[in-house]
Amino acid sequence: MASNGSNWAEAAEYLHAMVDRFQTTEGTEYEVVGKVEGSEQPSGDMLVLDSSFNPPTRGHMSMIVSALRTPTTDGYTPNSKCTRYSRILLLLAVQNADKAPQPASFGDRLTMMLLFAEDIHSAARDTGLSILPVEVGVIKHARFLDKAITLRKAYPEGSEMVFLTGFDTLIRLFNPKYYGGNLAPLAPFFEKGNSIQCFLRPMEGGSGEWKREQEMFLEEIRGGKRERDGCPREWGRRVQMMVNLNRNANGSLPVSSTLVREALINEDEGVLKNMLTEGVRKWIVQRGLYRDQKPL
Ligand SMILES: Nc1ncnc2c1ncn2[C@@H]1O[C@H](COP(=O)(O)OP(=O)(O)OP(=O)(O)O)[C@@H](O)[C@H]1O
Ligand SMILES: NC(=O)c1ccc[n+]([C@@H]2O[C@H](COP(=O)(O)O)[C@@H](O)[C@H]2O)c1
Repeated sequence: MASNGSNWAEAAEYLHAMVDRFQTTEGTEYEVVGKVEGSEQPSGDMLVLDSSFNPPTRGHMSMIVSALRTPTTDGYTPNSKCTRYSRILLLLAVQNADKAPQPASFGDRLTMMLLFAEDIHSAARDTGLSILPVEVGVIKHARFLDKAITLRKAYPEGSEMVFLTGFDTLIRLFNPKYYGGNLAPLAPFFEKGNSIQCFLRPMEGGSGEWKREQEMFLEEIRGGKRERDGCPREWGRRVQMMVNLNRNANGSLPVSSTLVREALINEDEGVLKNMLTEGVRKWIVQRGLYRDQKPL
């Protein structure tokens, strides 16, 4: 992939046209639009970060690094030579379950995702983790259920797909309104080798007990309290609660794409350095992204 500014600008144009074509091509639900090569692993699971990448932040980065460093359920701790995962997928949903399309173009967002992939490699180098291949893909589906079914067709059987989410997204995954009022249609997601690693995250309007409250959500599923909504307790075993390793005193980075967009409007350079990885930050500055937007 291109390494200087003008080449990246060309890449953004190209990616923009590619997404336009993808969105209007019937029958194609998922496409890989770029890849940053890494050391190929013969086999392993796939780590999927699904996001609107608007823009990618250090919050997203710390989710990936935390997941790569987390011991597996059998107690095996990944090290620099070996990991549970064979690849990372950064997945841009061109259709969101709730939000209307946001300011930065898909071309700019995909370029930021490729730069972010390179930033993942830098972080892995700094922390002694494996340099895994990072793919950048686009998908037409908004729900995890449909994303997982589509991705399953594109990637080999036998490996698990681990979706990274924040708590705000976990509660939406388990909201019956997305499935016609009952969670039963979500069964293929949990029965087909997919799982969730959910990161605790302070939420607006939450109490001081937010960490405990978020952990309780999963405990209720595991205790069978959501079975009346069509959610068997066994699904709770496919969800793991995570804490960002790179955390502040609150237990989670107070980082979100919304806060980054606000900091850009306010030209708050210090905040931006804390919330953005280097490659992404430079691209945003070079393109003047988000500066003229009204706060969302
Ligand atoms: N700092 C964070 N801690 C925990 N989870 C996070 C964090 N940042 C993002 N996520 C999670 O990563 C996934 C993709 O992020 P998303 O694109 O929605 O970012 P966001 O910062 O929530 O965006 P926005 O502010 O535009 O709503 C979501 O499941 C979200 O909950
Ligand atoms: N039921 C679901 O599977 C469900 C519900 C809400 C959001 N999502 C997805 O989660 C991802 C993150 O969502 P936000 O960007 O709205 O935080 C998006 O791709 C969104 O479409 C999935």
